[in-house]
Amino acid sequence: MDKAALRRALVNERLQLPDRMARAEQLQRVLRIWLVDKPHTVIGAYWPIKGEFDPLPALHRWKEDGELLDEPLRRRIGLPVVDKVHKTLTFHAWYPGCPMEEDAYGIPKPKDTEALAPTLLFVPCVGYGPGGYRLGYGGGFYDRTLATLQPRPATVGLGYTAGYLDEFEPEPHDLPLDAILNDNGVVWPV
Ligand SMILES: Nc1nc2c(c(=O)[nH]1)N(C=O)[C@@H](CNc1ccc(C(=O)N[C@@H](CCC(=O)O)C(=O)O)cc1)CN2
Ligand SMILES: Nc1ncnc2c1ncn2[C@@H]1O[C@H](COP(=O)(O)OP(=O)(O)OP(=O)(O)O)[C@@H](O)[C@H]1O
Repeated sequence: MDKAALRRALVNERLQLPDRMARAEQLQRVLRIWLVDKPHTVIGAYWPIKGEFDPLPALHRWKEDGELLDEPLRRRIGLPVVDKVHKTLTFHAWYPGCPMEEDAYGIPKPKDTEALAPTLLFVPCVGYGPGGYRLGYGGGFYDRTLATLQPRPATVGLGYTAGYLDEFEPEPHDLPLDAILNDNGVVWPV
């Protein structure tokens, strides 16, 4: 199967997962537990599309759990904004109820909020394979963004068990994720 057909098949399978809600709750739990004791204060996430797991409820709780921390440790969540010229992503502050506007691909982005520099990115996976390699929608946005960010943020892929591809072959520009979480727990590093 070529990459485009593989993407379509995985997105369709995800949209039709009969137990997607139960799996999403499992992954929310995995995410919350994984975040305990992590030192990050600014996390980049994403606004879910096409049946992607929604990381925002768990991240909002993470933010609230840090509300009593002193100012320098105040927790922030950023969402991607597409830079159409460079085909890269920047991250802008988001909070529940934040005014949104339409970005590229019809994805909502925060309206007029400040740019943030996340030290951790949660990256949505259409598919993922051994070694921390990820299949996205084919825009190359994450690879291109990570190739330019200094210092490079930690990257954690999120996906459902159904997205696991045993025989996924990365391309030379693909950078492996530092970790992958799915509804069964931490699946990379093994
Ligand atoms: N929720 C979410 N937000 C995100 C991303 C993502 O993967 N998920 N991105 C991660 O980069 C960036 C946007 N990149 C995207 C690139 C392509 C398509 C897309 O749907 N492309 C084709 C389908 C491609 C195919 O199936 O072969 C389309 O327009 O239908 C969507 C988002 C930033 N925001
Ligand atoms: N670091 C990079 N510099 C320049 N171009 C790149 C880089 N990384 C990827 N690309 C380009 O982007 C194209 C798409 O890459 P790929 O198929 O890996 O996307 P993806 O990871 O599935 O998508 P996305 O990150 O947007 O979800 C590649 O064909 C490549 O030409």
